[in-house]
Amino acid sequence: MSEPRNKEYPVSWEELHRNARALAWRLSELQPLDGVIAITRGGLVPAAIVARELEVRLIDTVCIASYDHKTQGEANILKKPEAGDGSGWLIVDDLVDTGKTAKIVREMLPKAHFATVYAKPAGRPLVDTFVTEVSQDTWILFPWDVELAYAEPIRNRGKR
Ligand SMILES: O=P(O)(O)OC[C@H]1O[C@H](OP(=O)(O)OP(=O)(O)O)[C@H](O)[C@@H]1O
Ligand SMILES: Nc1nc2[nH]cnc2c(=O)[nH]1
Ligand SMILES: [Mg+2]
Repeated sequence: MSEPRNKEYPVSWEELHRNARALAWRLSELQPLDGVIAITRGGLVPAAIVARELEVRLIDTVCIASYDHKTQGEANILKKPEAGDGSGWLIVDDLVDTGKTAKIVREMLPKAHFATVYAKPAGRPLVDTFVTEVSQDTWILFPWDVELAYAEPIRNRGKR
């Protein structure tokens, strides 16, 4: 994937919590719901918030990794869930970008409902429910990927 992600969009814990709860509201009519499957690692926190709101206590994981920071490589599937064809299950991830992860997981669990908090245009058609769309050239910075640090005043940026 060579698409540049030159804009950064930092998301705070509060914003993430609010958006994950908004996702839960959109999913609240889903029936029946046997359990939630989190796509690790990014889907873990959103899945916990959604499962809490929907009163679901059975949570499984698909463990899959394809990015080394902003560089996308081959998807590495480390663990699959025990959820048959996915019928009655809700899959939760933090975002869809190119849709590569979503495509792999959908093929694994074709009957499951796929939900993300954020969606970029290329991955959007692969998601059943999402909350916020961001442009393809944006890189979302999640609260677990950042730490507080000095911020250069905007006027000085790129000068030293
Ligand atoms: O639509 P795609 O282009 O496949 O990108 C989306 C996926 O990329 C990120 O996961 P990543 O593989 O970086 O692993 P992580 O969740 O452990 O950070 C993100 O959490 C999604 O799962
Ligand atoms: N944190 C983060 N991971 C990603 N994986 C694919 N796209 C993104 C993104 O915009 N932000
Ligand atoms: Mg992920």
